[in-house]
Amino acid sequence: MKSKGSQLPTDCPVEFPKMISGFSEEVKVRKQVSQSQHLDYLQPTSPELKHRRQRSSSFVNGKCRNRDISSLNDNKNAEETISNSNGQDIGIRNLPRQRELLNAKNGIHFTLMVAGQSGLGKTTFVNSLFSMPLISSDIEETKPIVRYKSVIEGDGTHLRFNVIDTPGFGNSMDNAFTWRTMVNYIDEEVRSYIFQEEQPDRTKMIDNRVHCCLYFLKPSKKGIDTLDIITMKKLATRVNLIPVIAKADLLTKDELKTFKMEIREIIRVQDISVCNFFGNTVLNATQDIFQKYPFSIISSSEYVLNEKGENVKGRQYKWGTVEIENERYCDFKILQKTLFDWHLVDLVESTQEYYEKCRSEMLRTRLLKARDCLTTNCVEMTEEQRKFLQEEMNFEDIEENKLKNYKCYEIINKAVMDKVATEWDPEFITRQLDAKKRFNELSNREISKFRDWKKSLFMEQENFNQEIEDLNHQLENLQLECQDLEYKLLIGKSSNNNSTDSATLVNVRIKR
Ligand SMILES: Nc1nc2c(ncn2[C@@H]2O[C@H](COP(=O)(O)OP(=O)(O)OP(=O)(O)O)[C@@H](O)[C@H]2O)c(=O)[nH]1
Repeated sequence: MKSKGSQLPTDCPVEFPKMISGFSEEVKVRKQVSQSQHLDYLQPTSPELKHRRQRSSSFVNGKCRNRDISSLNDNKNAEETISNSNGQDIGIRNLPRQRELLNAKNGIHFTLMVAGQSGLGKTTFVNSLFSMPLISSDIEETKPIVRYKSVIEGDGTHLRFNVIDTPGFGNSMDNAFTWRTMVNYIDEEVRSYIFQEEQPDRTKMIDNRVHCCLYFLKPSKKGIDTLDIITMKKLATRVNLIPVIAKADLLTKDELKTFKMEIREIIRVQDISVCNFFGNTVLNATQDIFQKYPFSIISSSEYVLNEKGENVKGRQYKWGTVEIENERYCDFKILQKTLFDWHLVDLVESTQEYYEKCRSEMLRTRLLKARDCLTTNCVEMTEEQRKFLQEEMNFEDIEENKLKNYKCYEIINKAVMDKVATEWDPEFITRQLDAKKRFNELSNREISKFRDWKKSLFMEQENFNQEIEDLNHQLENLQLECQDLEYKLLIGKSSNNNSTDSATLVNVRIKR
């Protein structure tokens, strides 16, 4: 899948280097007047749920927004709120409505990541959401992460909707660290936002923080793959994770029921948190997510004729049709409502709380890094900066430093933190450990080879020495034999000549 690879408008005052290569961005700013069939909300049951759902719905429900605006603009209504002359009612009860109006005016920014193994229908699902193709499926995509931007308008209010697609996930031969691409993307966007906030002009900040991740699970009767469990575990700590069963039409009703229970059990045992950021405060209002997950979905961007002869979004089979928005077949409609009607604000606001935690953690890390680099010299700094860190900063109680901390943040900037993130990257660490292990194995092998070689050399040398000694012996024996022969020869000559040369005999004897 499927991107033209066009770049996001770089209207941010500062260009931040991307730490992870291989991201591609597809910008499709589109306008869609939201269709009424998306906005006919289910009636909420509990009052709290009702209130939250109203809050969310005001961002996408144009009708609701218009009614509120007219009431706010109506001076009569405004007067009514302060009509109580003894000062008991000063109109505070209108604050939630004012807040709603403000949100409706500014719109809302929502980023959804669709993750899961390749071919499970992520693209089709996103394109089914709004009755319009947000993701083009005809362009071949080789990047592991693609971002699509769109603006969805409904009666004046608008939703800036980003989709992060992860095409080809799980297709590699070695999937040990495939999850890292998604996790790094999420972390990088949070980090980028923290550093953008430190810029003087914050009006043009680009916010691509991910608010929610739909994790697509293979419809199967054999539980969940290890790759999915590991990836969900990693994602759940960084983003509101919602597991979904993809292509639910491939399972029978009973199989689907059993599979859902199995997934819930695996998720419980593996301690994977669904919508982790919701916390206790919104739990009551978001019970539907916790009761319903994993949502079973069937996706299709095609229209078919149903039993009643109506034109509906669905899939056509030889045996009949499946309406994807019919709750008899799957949870597509409920998931759509959960995301856009009921919990849009919860998803966005809970991510903001997580962001604040990340931000304070990051600032703390930068201060500690500044302290460490005084001893390790791992960061380049001027003499003046070094002197400042040594003399002015109190690293024992960082709160004491107050605004002086900003000087540290200046030294430990984004480039330094990107490097730190790379060094802390689990794949980097594992590969580093692997490389060290392989190096040790190789050097051990070479050392033992060298030892064997030395030993065999010594043995050879001993053999040679022995051979030399043997040859010396042989030589000596031969010499003796030669002398014997010479002696015998002389004796033989003297007996033949009868004239023994006594002097020669004496000489020979002396030689022996
Ligand atoms: N039976 C069935 N098929 C589906 C469903 N959703 C999508 N498909 C089909 O599955 C195939 C793959 O769909 P995609 O949407 O491209 O899958 P993807 O997850 O985006 O795939 P990658 O981009 O490779 O990650 C297409 O032929 C779709 O028509 C579904 O709910 N049921």
